[in-house]
Amino acid sequence: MDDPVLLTGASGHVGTAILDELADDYEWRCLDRDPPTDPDRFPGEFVVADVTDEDAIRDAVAGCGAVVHLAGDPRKTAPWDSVLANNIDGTQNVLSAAVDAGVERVAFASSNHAVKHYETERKPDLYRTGDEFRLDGSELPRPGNLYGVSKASGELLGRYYHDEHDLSFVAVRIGNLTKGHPPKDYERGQAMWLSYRDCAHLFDCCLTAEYGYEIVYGISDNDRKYYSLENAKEALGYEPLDNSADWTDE
Ligand SMILES: NC(=O)C1=CN([C@@H]2O[C@H](COP(=O)(O)OP(=O)(O)OC[C@H]3O[C@@H](n4cnc5c(N)ncnc54)[C@H](O)[C@@H]3O)[C@@H](O)[C@H]2O)C=CC1
Ligand SMILES: O=C1O[C@H](COP(=O)(O)O)[C@@H](O)[C@H](O)[C@H]1O
Repeated sequence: MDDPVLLTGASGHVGTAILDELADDYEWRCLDRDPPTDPDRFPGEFVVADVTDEDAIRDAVAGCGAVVHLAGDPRKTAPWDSVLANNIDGTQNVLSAAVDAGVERVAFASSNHAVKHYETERKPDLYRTGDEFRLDGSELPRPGNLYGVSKASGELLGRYYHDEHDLSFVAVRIGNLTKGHPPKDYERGQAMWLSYRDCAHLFDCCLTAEYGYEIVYGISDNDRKYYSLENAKEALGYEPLDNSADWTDE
């Protein structure tokens, strides 16, 4: 990818994981609605803008070859007015501007909460090693909250912009990103742990692989898991290095 890559939500946890590993690998254009408190941490230009601001996003995306779209309200308790504006309107605005600017591909931060209700009738067994149940990305969403609804909506917006405008789009249903080690005393979190370096590698794959429309799961290669990594491996070449079992007693 020779053209600049727009990274929305660059100041957050996922943005940090990506930039920690890939700062020098792309010409980044970082964007967040809040000015950075530590500007030296960011490579390239930093754009202060809200993803719901149509004009600002059109300017920000101009000349970019790809977008990694992370910006949004990440709270599983987020109220409808916030996810409607930040997550749904914001994502539509980013995708529309990307298509108009001729951007080739968008990687979108979706969430485990888009499919949370598959767990309802299977927990806690599915969090445990030996349980064979897997979600693989081909299943319909079953959101666990309005935040999950907004993430499923982002996946659907990507489907539309891919089918109608030929935009390459990948939705990464991110599990539980935590730095250093998986969460303790939280089986679900261990089953869907995503380490910082695997997160960066996965988004690197999203920026280099050839694909049309994909939904993949973003977790490390945990012994405990109920998300299949097959599509991330096959469609993107994802090769995770970490496993929550290396940190926990099962
Ligand atoms: N951290 C995790 O384990 C997971 C994260 N995700 C998704 O990944 C994305 C990033 O999550 P985190 O980095 O953890 O969240 P975060 O809250 O640390 O970062 C989000 C960033 O987006 C910015 N932002 C929020 N609304 C904005 C708007 N309207 N315009 C411009 N910037 C805006 C915030 O200022 C913040 O810097 C989110 O979309 C979240 O839903 C999904 C699943 C798990
Ligand atoms: O989508 C998200 O999921 C993670 C993990 O969810 P949790 O139910 O295990 O807390 C969450 O930490 C993050 O804030 C959210 O954006």
